[in-house]
Amino acid sequence: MNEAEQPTVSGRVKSLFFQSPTSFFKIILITITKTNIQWPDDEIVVTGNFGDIKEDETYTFVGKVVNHPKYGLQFAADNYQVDKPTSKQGLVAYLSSDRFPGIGTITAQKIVDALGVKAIDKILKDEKVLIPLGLNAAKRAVLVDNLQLNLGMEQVIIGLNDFGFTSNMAAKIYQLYKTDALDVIEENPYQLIADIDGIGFKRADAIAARMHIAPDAQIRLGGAVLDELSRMTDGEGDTYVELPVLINNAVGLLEGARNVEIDPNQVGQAILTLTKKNQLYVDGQKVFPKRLYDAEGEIATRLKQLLGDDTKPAKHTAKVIKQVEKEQGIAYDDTQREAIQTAIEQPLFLLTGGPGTGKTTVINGIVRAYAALNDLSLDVNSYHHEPFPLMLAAPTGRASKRMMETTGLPASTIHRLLGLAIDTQDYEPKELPDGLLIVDEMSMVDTYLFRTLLAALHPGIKLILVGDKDQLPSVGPGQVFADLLRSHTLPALELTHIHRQDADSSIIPLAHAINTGKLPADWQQNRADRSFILCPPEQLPRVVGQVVGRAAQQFDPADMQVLAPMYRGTAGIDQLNPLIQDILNPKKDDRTKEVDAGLVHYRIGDKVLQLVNSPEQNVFNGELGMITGITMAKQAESKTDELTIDFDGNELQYKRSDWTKITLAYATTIHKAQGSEFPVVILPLTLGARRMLRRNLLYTAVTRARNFLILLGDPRAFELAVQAVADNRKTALVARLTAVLPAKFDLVNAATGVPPVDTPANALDNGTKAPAAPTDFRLTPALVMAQTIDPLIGLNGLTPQQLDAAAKA
Ligand SMILES: Nc1ncnc2c1ncn2[C@@H]1O[C@H](COP(=O)(O)OP(=O)(O)OP(=O)(O)O)[C@@H](O)[C@H]1O
Repeated sequence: MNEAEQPTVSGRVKSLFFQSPTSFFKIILITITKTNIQWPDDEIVVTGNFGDIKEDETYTFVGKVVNHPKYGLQFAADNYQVDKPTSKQGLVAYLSSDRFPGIGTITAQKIVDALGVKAIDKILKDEKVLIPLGLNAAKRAVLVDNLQLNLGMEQVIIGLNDFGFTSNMAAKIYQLYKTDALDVIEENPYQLIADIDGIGFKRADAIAARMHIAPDAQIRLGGAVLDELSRMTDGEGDTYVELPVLINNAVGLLEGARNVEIDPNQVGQAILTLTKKNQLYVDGQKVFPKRLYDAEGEIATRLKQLLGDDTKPAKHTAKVIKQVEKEQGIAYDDTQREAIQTAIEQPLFLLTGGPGTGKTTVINGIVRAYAALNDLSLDVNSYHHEPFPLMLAAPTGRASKRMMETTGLPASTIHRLLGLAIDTQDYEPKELPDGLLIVDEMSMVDTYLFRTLLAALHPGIKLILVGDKDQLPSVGPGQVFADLLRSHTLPALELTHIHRQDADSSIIPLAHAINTGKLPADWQQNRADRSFILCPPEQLPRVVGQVVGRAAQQFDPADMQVLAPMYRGTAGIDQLNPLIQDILNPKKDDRTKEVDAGLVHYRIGDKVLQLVNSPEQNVFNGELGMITGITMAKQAESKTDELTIDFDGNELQYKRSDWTKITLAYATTIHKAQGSEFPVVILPLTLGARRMLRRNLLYTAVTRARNFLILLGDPRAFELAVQAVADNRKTALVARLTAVLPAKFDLVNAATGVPPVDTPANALDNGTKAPAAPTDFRLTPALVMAQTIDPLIGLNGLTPQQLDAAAKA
């Protein structure tokens, strides 16, 4: 072998020994046809990452001979290519093979006669070359699709590997651009940032550097601007970024990645170029991604259209509401009554309120009054041909299920209602029928989804948006619901009176107190439905484990949820999940079926969380499921390990490649729990999460607990959270609304003049007693749980014996 020559093996694939289910790694046996290495045999084992190797096909591998400790000498390939048939005869044989169903020898011969030995390259470059040959569309499609599958993919994957992408990333890039992948990258490697999840500026810039794109090239500066803008909007939740901040951050990114000095003016120029290309919109000092600027504008315009010019007072509203009260056996308070009345009279209405203030009660009232006034049946079965005109929807599957339970009417996710299959940034929804639409949990709806929802509405529809403005804003950009309320351009009311009167309930008053910025004096004392366990961060995982173990003796584990602010850290979700899994669903013995997915093991019975929207399977980001089956690769049709996951009766198969869509869910983030309630919530907080601790985060966490709330950790973390008011997101929706509509609506009830809940006095005073001092000390489930915890770690310094004595006293 010539020294400059790399070790190469060409040959036919005799058999495919192994292919990894999660990557492109394969082990194959080759019958050698040509090689420049010294090899005594006519067969050799080749290992490496290969796109789509087929038995009986010929390939050329470049790599080196290695000595595997167990399997001996083999050829480790770092590059390979498919050996295209080069002789006319070989090409005819190839094109008429089983790979191209429907193409026989005559057609193959015709193609080769016309296009020569370079036929495959020519077809891949431009499939139109087949048209003059008289092949029908079906045959052309068979040829092109299979050629791309067989040859195109491998060439592209090899090219992407050359750029240094891992096999998984290469597959992701190939999936999007197909055979154009290399061309796209060569034209503008920064395009990957916008298109491929997981590729940021630094990665794209490394490729650009290899392609000798200059540090101050406009596409490089533009790439940094778009990356920074998308991080701060789609990533952080703003809909625009201040110009100087954007320039400054982009310069930092550009200089950091290549160790060069960048002129901020040039970045300004790049922003201008992107504006001309319609990728950005600059309004004074505010820079928007164009799609967010447009979305906010469309929201304002559509709402103005929906609102129309004047209200339509319905004559009998008051009478009908009285009738509904009678039917429902309830007396609405003044604000609730006004809410139902306004909802009926206005085409558009916003309703906000904290837990237990009667939002669901009002939704029920609106539906019933609307049905009565419009002579509509509430029985779904009586609608055979026309669509059901009473539409209820929520952003998550769990929230829509809860809506269904509380109203007794069909409810769906917004995605399902709109028939959205992919995402909401550039997808056309189906048009909704006329009627009434009530959307609950509006605080979770982001700018994109709201724009898409509005675009689908029938112009005559009555739209009611319900939510709790004090909860965390949406994961996606914007703070739509809070902005709509803040704009005062739309009819709106806030419910402030707490109606939930469970004698022992102290969770709701705690939530309202948190909202006013002050923890009640007794917050660390044990109550019938909540307790606090003091413990230092390093002991927290162990204590959470003890609490979970104890609680599991009384509650169904499916009803218990640990919520935490972050994934990382001692008290983070990544740490807590395997720990709780080992308590609630341990590996009993060697026969316990278990599959590994990186650091996580999945077992039958595990609680899992869906991390992405999969509308085609009717499962959405934030939904909880349970693993009900594990099929090992050998038995599975897909030949990869599979999990069967039950999402509330919707049983789905998850192949290994789908496992990135789920994670263990014994502990989840507070963000992921939005829109859900749990009978028992365990909430550990430490100062380690200081960066995340905000009032709305604690408020959202606490309001997830229906019956029992167990707070634990460092009391300073809770105090810090209550005091830290979340920054408003930077959005322009209020400005866009007030530009087209007068700001004339107030949140306050006209009759009672109840002020919004901003003053601490208000919070505990609405007919709800302040929690009583523990004179009638009883052993409650929460307390029993707390008592079994190691006495040295807290319980306000009381030992279980002392607590027991107190209980008996
Ligand atoms: N006017 C009223 N008179 C008597 N009870 C009421 C009234 N309004 C609401 N309630 C009761 O108060 C409780 C809380 O009401 P509802 O569930 O409607 O509130 P919510 O705001 O939807 O609460 P959450 O957001 O916590 O689910 C319910 O038990 C409901 O029946």
